[in-house]
Amino acid sequence: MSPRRFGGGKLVIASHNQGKVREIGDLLAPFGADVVSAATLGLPEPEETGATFIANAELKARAAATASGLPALADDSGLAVTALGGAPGIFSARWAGPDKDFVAAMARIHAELGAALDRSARFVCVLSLAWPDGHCDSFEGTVAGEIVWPPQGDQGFGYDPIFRPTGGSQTFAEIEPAAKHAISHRADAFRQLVAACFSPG
Ligand SMILES: O=c1nc[nH]c2c1ncn2[C@H]1C[C@H](O)[C@@H](COP(=O)(O)OP(=O)(O)OP(=O)(O)O)O1
Ligand SMILES: [Mg+2]
Repeated sequence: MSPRRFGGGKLVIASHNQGKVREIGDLLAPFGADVVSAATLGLPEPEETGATFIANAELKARAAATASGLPALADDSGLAVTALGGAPGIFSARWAGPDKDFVAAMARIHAELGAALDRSARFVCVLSLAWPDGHCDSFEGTVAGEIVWPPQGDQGFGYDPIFRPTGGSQTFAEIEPAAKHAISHRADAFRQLVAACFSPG
């Protein structure tokens, strides 16, 4: 099925993560969408029962579109560390626990890596745009980099303080939001979403 275009009007950001809502808002700003967050609408946070980023992104987008009667954009993302077999991956939020303790989650990655020589990792982001009738289009973006220790920087969110993109000298938490948007997994997925669903014609 070909992608469905978003022609304007209200769009639900189907995420309960303030860091993501801020970044998706920045990325959407040039497109004149009338954005409303799932939290503002009081939408429940669905249980992420999928086995893949795409399954969880589609589940979150569809739940919000059905509940609101509006198109809804969800993001499922995470950090995949090569030497940990891709962990935490889809469990990235769950490693931080109910208190969203990313200091502890970053320390767990550091501890599990131990002296491993391979420090490579990638961030993955799937963006799914769902409609109340169930139609859904999904796009996956990635950015490669490596795990550094100790955590550095206070911008961004989540695992940003321990992720340094390939070719860069600073972590995602040390660079300005605009610099992160130039290269991030979320921006990569967003460029694909825009090309398929937001561009005219
Ligand atoms: O750019 C990022 N910079 C740092 N960390 C990141 C990033 N992108 C995802 N991450 C990590 C943290 C996040 O908590 C988890 C996603 O888990 P994920 O289930 O997709 O999101 P979530 O539970 O935080 O919010 P929600 O599901 O309501 O959108 O991966
Ligand atoms: Mg989640």
